[in-house]
Order: sequence, then structure tokens, then C-alpha cells
Amino acid sequence: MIVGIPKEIKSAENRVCMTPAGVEVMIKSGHEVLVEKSAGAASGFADDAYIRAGADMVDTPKQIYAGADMIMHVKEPLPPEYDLIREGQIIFTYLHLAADELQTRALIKSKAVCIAYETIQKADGTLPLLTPMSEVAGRMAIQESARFLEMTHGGHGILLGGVPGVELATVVVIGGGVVGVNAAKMACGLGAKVYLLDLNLDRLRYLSDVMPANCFTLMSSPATIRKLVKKADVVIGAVLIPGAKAPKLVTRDMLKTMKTGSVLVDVAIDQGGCFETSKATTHGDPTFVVEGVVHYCVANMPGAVAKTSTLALTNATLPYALQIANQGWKGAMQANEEIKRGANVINGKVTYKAVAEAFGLGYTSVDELLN
Ligand SMILES: NC(=O)C1=CN([C@@H]2O[C@H](COP(=O)(O)OP(=O)(O)OC[C@H]3O[C@@H](n4cnc5c(N)ncnc54)[C@H](O)[C@@H]3O)[C@@H](O)[C@H]2O)C=CC1
Ligand SMILES: CC(=O)C(=O)O
Repeated sequence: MIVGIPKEIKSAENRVCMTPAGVEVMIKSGHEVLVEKSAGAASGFADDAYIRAGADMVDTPKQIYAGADMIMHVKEPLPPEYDLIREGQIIFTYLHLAADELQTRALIKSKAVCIAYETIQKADGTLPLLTPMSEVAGRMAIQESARFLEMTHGGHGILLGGVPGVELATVVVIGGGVVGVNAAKMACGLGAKVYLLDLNLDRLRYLSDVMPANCFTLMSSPATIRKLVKKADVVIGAVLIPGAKAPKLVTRDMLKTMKTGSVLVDVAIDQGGCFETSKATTHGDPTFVVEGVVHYCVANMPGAVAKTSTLALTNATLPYALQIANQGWKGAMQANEEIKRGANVINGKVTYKAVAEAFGLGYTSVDELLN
């Protein structure tokens, strides 16, 4: 198979979907790899390293899309790429379709085989290709909160951990999965008072055992969220219903009760965001203010720390990419249920239920397409 690696074009997206070490493994397995010039530069991988690994370097995304059987990306294809995608081509990347009708319709039209990193799912429900970036984004969420609590950035000027004799900050983390735990750990480490909310009681039991003493676990409900946001300096949105649009958990009315200059970080923005007032922002212009509350809603947070994120992401994606390249998409999905759960749009059909439901589109089981 010919695998294509275009340069990312989303705003301030510095990651690349495969390192030279990954390219070497692909090529040793009998595949060819096309890499767009300077695709890895921002992550610390010069073109020379890809050439030494055996890749063919090309100048434009057009050449990548024209020549490759499987396109790998980090972020979703953007409008300039839609018409480059070919029928039957495999697109393997983060897609987050339930929050992006334009892209969903473009992928349906393309008749490509679109496999989403974020819905590849193990039998125990975990999401192996989302986890590493959720670890990064969860940790970053607290760095960014600390930055935007500073007065020069619009915050109300409280230090997360306080100092002896002075009140410390209150951080509310909604969602106790990978993002939530990583955010809560960082906030606890800095000394803040942290509330960590989830709907899953078994998860709350586990978290209550393993988290530090300044982390308080609570069952998530509208009443609890309404009460906590009033005293919060920071609220982190970290919920996920896999593949689906995020539920809106903090309403505009709740926002009106919050402190002026407090900070919301909606990490779940890639799935549409879990605050009613969220809209996606970029690293270039990451925040906006509604009802006096600073909103940070960047959909590709890990792109800002690409030297960490590229390695963490590609450690996880390579084995799956290799299996798809070795067996083709049908063979890989027949052999591996985890990859089958990644099927979102295939040959013009929506094969992920939550995506079909998000836009009132017809749903086709991937099994119907595998025979
Ligand atoms: N903005 C960005 O750059 C990035 C965004 N993300 C996004 O962050 C979100 C969270 O991802 P993960 O932590 O990996 O997911 P996860 O599946 O590990 O955790 C989600 C948690 O939310 C909980 N939950 C669901 N509904 C809830 C509710 N109503 N109240 C409280 N908790 C609820 C679930 O029980 C689960 O424990 C996803 O949308 C993911 O795509 C992840 C990485 C980067
Ligand atoms: C998860 C995701 O969309 C990201 O890392 O950008």
C-alpha cells in the first residue's frame, strides 16, 4: 500500500502523523510512504530524516492525495482538501464528525473509507488513539487556566495554589476520564481545591481511592454543576460520549452566576463543546469572554506542544496503521473489532450511529459493507 503523509494545515497544528521511525517500520513491512515536504519540521523531524527512513518526499498535498491509498493525518481534512480525496481512499485521522456537518457531508460525497482515531475502541470501552492526546490536553488545560487567570490575560488574578495564609483557587473538572484525571492531577499538584465530577459511580469509587486529598469526587448532575460553578475559579469541560456530540452541561444562566474573570476550558470542544456558550477557537486567538467569564476552546490543544504530542500520538497509531496497510481496511476490520469501531463513513454511507443521529442521516452497519 502507498501511505501518504500530508503537512497539517489546521491553525497552529504542529504535529505530524508519523515519525521517521514509523516510516521505517512501514517501509520494512513492504509499503511505500509519501511525505509532504516539511511535514515533520515543527515536530523536530527534518525532511532528511524521512528520506533516510526511505520515504519519497513530494511538494504538495495534491501529489499526496493523488498518489496514496491511505492518507494519514493528525487533524480532520479541511475544506481545501475535500476535493482531493478520492473514492475508495482510506482516510485515517481524528475526524470528530458529530460536531462537523460540513466535513461529514464532504466525506460522504467523497466515497472514501474514513476511519476515525477517536472511535477506535477496545472491548473495555477505552479509546487507545484518543488517550495519549487526552493526557496531553488534560495536563495543558491547567497550564492554560493558570495563564488565563492572570489579570493581563483577562482573568481575575488568583494563583491556583494560593500562598500560605491566602485562599487558594477552586477548580471544577466535569468528566473523570483521561482528560479529567490528568487535569485534576495537575491542579491538585499545584495545590488548588479540586472537584472531579463523573456520572459513572465505579469510576468515582476508583478516583476517590487514587486521587490526592485535595481532590473531591462528586456525582455529576445539573444541580451539582449549578452549585459548584458559583464558587469556581476554573471549570474544565472533559466529558465524552464516544463519537457523539457533547452534552451541554454549563448553561448561559449558570455562567451568569460565576465570578467575573473566572476561566472555562472546554476540552470537549472537538465534540462540539460541553458549555452552552462555547465555540471553537484557535491557538492564535484562543479565548473570548461571555458574561465576564473567559472561555478557552481550542480544538487542537496538543498541537501547541508538538514535540511531546507527535511522539505520544504516533506511539499509539502506528500498530493500527500498520494493520490497515497490511490487511487493507476490510481485512483489518474483519480481524480487529477495535479498528471496525473506527469506521465512521465508508463508500458514501455513515457507519457510526452517533454521527448519523447528530445530523439525521441514514445509518449503515459496517458489517453490511464488509462482505
Ligand atoms: N481540545 C482538544 O485538543 C482535545 C480534546 N479532547 C476531547 O476531550 C474530551 C474528553 O476525552 P477523554 O477524557 O479522553 O474521554 P473519556 O472517555 O476518557 O472520559 C470522558 C468521561 O466523561 C464522563 N461523562 C460523560 N457524561 C458526563 C456528564 N454528563 N457529567 C460528567 N461526566 C460525564 C464519562 O463517564 C467519562 O468518564 C473528548 O471530547 C475528547 O475528544 C481530547 C484531546 C484533545
Ligand atoms: C483529540 C484531538 O482531536 C487532538 O488531539 O487534536
